[in-house]
Amino acid sequence: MAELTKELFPVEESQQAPKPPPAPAPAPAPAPEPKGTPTVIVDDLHIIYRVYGATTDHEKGNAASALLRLVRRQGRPQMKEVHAVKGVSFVAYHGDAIGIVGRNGSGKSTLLRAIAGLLPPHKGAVYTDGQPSLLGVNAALMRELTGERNIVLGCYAMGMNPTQVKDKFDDIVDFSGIGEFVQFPMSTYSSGMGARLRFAIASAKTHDVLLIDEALATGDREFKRKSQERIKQMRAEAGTVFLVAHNLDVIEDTCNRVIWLHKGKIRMDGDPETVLAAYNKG
Ligand SMILES: Nc1ncnc2c1ncn2[C@@H]1O[C@H](COP(=O)(O)OP(=O)(O)OP(=O)(O)O)[C@@H](O)[C@H]1O
Repeated sequence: MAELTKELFPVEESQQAPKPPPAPAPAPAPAPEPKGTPTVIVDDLHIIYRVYGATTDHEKGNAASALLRLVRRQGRPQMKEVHAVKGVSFVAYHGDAIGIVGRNGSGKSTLLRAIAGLLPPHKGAVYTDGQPSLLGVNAALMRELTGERNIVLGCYAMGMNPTQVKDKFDDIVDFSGIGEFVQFPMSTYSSGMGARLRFAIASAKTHDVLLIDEALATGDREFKRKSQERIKQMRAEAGTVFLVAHNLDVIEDTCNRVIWLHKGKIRMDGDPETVLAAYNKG
């Protein structure tokens, strides 16, 4: 944004100052490739969580202070702020599959949730073209219902009509690989089975912006291969996919761009080979 402002409002040179001899032009910074229309613009985004009842920094949660509070019947009125995303800016385009890497707690899931519109920015903004879906149907699935019912529910939640649900049903069951478990309540599924079913339902529809948080890390090799194929297909259909995964192979095989988050800030943003090499070095 600053560059854009500079371009639009070049700094005026003083009229009186003698013109210095033309210096050799500095090597131009690599211009970002023109990539068509943006789908997501994240502009100086800050996300702050407020945790009520947390210990403050000077009250390190020791037994004595906890006991004193109990005896005095005091609650914990303190409020602590966790600044999870600190001034993140980038632009994503149609057809991008962007991997987000970073250590535990670096803000990856928070960033995805903010792009999905589930967390309000404390400062800055997120602009999206189309509807972003954080694995599409997460909120709609119910653990006590069978896989079958959840497929129908999830498809409706994504806006499909009954005919479309009927058309997609077998494909979703096949893709998820949960077999006869589709007739069992989701509460009986392993976390991997649940994640596979969620991915199968979410990816049954073409999304403008699909946000995937770790889902692919839980599947076996065959499922990973199938899901990577599906992500490629989504990219080809000009959607934008964001993928958070600790498994860097998945990101390397699937994404055309990687953003490395470190303590809530972007440390690097570029092609997977370069960013992952730097990330692996530390
Ligand atoms: N609901 C919440 N309330 C308060 N703090 C939170 C909440 N969710 C996340 N945080 C904090 O925000 C920071 C970023 O967390 P986030 O889950 O986004 O990181 P992450 O990179 O996805 O981590 P991981 O790789 O472990 O999944 C961490 O310090 C975390 O403790």
